[in-house]
Amino acid sequence: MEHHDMPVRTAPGKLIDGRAFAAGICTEIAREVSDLHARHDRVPGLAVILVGDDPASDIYVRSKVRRTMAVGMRSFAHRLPAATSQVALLDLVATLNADGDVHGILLQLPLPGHIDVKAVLDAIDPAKDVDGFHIVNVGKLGVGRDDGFIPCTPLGCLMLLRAELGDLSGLHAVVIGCSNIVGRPMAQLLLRENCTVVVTHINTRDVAAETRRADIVIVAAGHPGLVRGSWIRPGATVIDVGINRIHDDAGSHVVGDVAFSEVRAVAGAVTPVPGGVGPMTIACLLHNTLRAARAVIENAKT
Ligand SMILES: Nc1nc(=O)c2c([nH]1)NC[C@@H]1CN(c3ccc(C(=O)N[C@@H](CCC(=O)O)C(=O)O)cc3)C=[N+]21
Repeated sequence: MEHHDMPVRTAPGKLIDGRAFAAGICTEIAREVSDLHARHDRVPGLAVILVGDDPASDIYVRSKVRRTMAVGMRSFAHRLPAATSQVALLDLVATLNADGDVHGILLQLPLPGHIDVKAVLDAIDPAKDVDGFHIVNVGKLGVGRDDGFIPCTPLGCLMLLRAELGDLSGLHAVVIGCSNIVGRPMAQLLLRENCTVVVTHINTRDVAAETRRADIVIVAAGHPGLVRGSWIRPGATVIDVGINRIHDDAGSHVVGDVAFSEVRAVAGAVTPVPGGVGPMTIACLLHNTLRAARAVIENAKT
C-alpha cells in the first residue's frame, strides 16, 4: 500500500488476470467433481433457463453450458420463447426444484417485460439458487451469514481482491453502482470483510471525490470510460465490472467502465475487460453449483 499522495509512478499498475485465476478455480472444481463422482457416483447438475432470444444472453448461456460440461458437471439448458407465460416459467422452476439431478438453477436475466422477475426468482429453491438472487440468500448476505449463496460477480470480485490485497480489513472501498446483481451484494460482501464501504449511484453528487479516497474501487455502472485516471488514488486497486459492446471502425469489441490506460497509469492494479471479472463470474457459478451439489450428495443417506 502506498501512502504518498503524488500521482508519480514509474511503471503502470499490475494487470489482474481474471482469466488465469478463473482457469485455476475451474481446474480445482473439475478435480472435486471427479472426486465426488468417485465417492458417491453422483455428478453435480446445473440448469440454465433462458427466456427469449436476446443475442448477448444467448452467448452467455452458451458459454455457461460449455464451462459447466468442461468441469464434468451435467448441464440442462432450457430455452423458452419470449412469449412464455409466467405460469409456464413457474411450472418449469417447480419441475427443476423437484429434480434430484439438478443441484443449481440459474435464471438468465434480463427477462421479457411481462414476467414478474421477483416472483420467479423467489420460486427457486434457495438451496438451488446458485446465483444468490433469492430473497433468502439476499437476506443471509445482508446479515453477514455465510450459509447462503453469494452472487457470482461480486464473489468473483472478492476473490480477486483477496488474492491481490490479502486481508481487506480497514480498507476504504468505493462501489460505483447499486444494482441488485452487483453493487449492493458487493457492498455487503466488503462490509463483511470489514472494509469501510461507500456506494455511489445516479444521484451521487461527486463520485470522483469519493473514489479519490478509495483503496479499492469497484465499478459496475455500464458506462464506458466513466472512471478516469484523475479519479484514482495512486496505488489503488480497481475492479472493472462493466461489459459494454462498442461498434467502431475496428468492428465490434467489449470495453469496461474504466478509461483503461489512464487508470492503469495511476492504479496499483486493475482488471482488464475482457479477461478480468467476466471469466470469474462463470467460475463462481460453478463454485456455487459444486457447493449446492455437495450439500445434497454428501449428506444423502444412501
Ligand atoms: N441470472 C444471471 N446470472 C448471471 O450471472 C448473469 C445474468 N443473469 N445475465 C447476464 C450477466 C452477464 N454475465 C457474464 C458472464 C460471463 C462473462 C464473461 O465471461 N466475459 C468474458 C468475455 C467478454 C465478451 O467478449 O463478451 C470476459 O469478460 O472476458 C461476461 C458476463 C453473467 N450474467
